[in-house]
Amino acid sequence: MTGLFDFIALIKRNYTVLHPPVVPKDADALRIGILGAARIAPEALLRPALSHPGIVVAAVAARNPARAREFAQKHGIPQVFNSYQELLDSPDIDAVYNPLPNGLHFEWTMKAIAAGKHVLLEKPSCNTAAETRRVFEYAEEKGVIVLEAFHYRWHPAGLRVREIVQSGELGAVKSLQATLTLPNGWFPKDDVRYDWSMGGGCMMDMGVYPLSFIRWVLNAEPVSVISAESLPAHTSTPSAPLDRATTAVLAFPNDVTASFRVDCQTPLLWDFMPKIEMKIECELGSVFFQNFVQPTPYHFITVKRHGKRATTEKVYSPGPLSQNKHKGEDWWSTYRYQLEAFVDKVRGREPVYWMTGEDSIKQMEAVEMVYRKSGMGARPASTYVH
Ligand SMILES: NC(=O)C1=CN([C@@H]2O[C@H](COP(=O)(O)OP(=O)(O)OC[C@H]3O[C@@H](n4cnc5c(N)ncnc54)[C@H](OP(=O)(O)O)[C@@H]3O)[C@@H](O)[C@H]2O)C=CC1
Ligand SMILES: O=C1OC[C@@H](O)[C@H](O)[C@H]1O
Repeated sequence: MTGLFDFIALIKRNYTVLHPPVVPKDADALRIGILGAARIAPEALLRPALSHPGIVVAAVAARNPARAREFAQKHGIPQVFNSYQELLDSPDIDAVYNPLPNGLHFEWTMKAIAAGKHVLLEKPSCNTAAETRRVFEYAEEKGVIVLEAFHYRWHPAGLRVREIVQSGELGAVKSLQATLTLPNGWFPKDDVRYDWSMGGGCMMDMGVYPLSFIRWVLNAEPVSVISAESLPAHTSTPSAPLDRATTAVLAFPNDVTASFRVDCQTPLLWDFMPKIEMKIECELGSVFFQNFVQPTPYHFITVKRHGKRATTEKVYSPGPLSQNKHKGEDWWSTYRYQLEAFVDKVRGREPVYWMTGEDSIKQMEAVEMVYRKSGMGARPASTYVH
């Protein structure tokens, strides 16, 4: 019977993620504009904004204005600008969402900051750690908020896993293993993820998830990369090396080792479904987190204490976490939680959780460490001079 109730709840939850309640907007709602008619924008911003009274998606700009108009019409966005810069120059816009290809994150975030806009910046923050550092220094100087969109960090399931591990109830962490794979064909062969000049690569696109989760749950930075191997993508050349998959083993303080495998072209016979798993081995037991990136549609957390039976929990709504100040509903996607925090921060309210600029900088340093070890080298720095 529980199985049936769980299944009905799953259908209801996933339906509501796609068809959220549309709430009236506050008179002083934050007015956000989108740079580019990006594929991720509906899921990461447009739908979440429908149920948030404090934010309005007010405008979009695209390289091709006709494309921007089409996108605006489809998603009910009232204003279209003919270029990204025009959107940034508008005094009617308070904040921007930057979902451009990674290689353009630095340039357009710097330009947005120069225009005095707050920025919700897609992951990975930039192509290099030096760029990320510059972004956050400049944001500080101009008094605007920049947030790297690591959406999973706000979901109560991830917070629960982190709480279990950090509470010490399972003793010290010994090792972590993560897998994030997508089947071959998930992305078209000409996807921007396969373009080196645009900051492509599987480590940049997908590897950042396990790496950031591991750093977050351990609250620590890697000491070294013990091994890293990258498989070249079809677009990879010696002067523009680009991975379609990366496997790495990292050493963290206190003899903790963490390994992950990411692959955006897993052979269909091997894994025909996405695999999104995190296992954390501790002295007294282990935690397994199924779907650590997108827990809203479905996830589970299995805790196994040595000598005891495993227990499984699912945390779709903010529960009695020790730091629980969470608003939220079981249908809130990771992006909806993230948006709540972004608006709170911009409005001077204390968000439930916040990913700091320092964290984003350390994250890019860790990405560079992995790429250096695998021989792929860092992604190309932006040619934009600020
Ligand atoms: N948080 C998450 O869950 C996810 C995050 N992402 C991140 O979002 C970003 C965008 O990903 P995604 O939406 O898949 O990307 P898209 O391929 O949809 O590209 C995004 C936009 O980039 C613009 N663009 C500008 N210059 C170029 C160029 N030279 N080549 C290609 N596109 C260009 C296009 O804008 P225009 O309309 O102006 O032509 C396009 O709409 C990435 O940083 C990615 O890592 C992606 C998926 C999930
Ligand atoms: O951020 C992301 O999350 C999900 C993946 O499918 C995608 O490649 C990536 O950009």
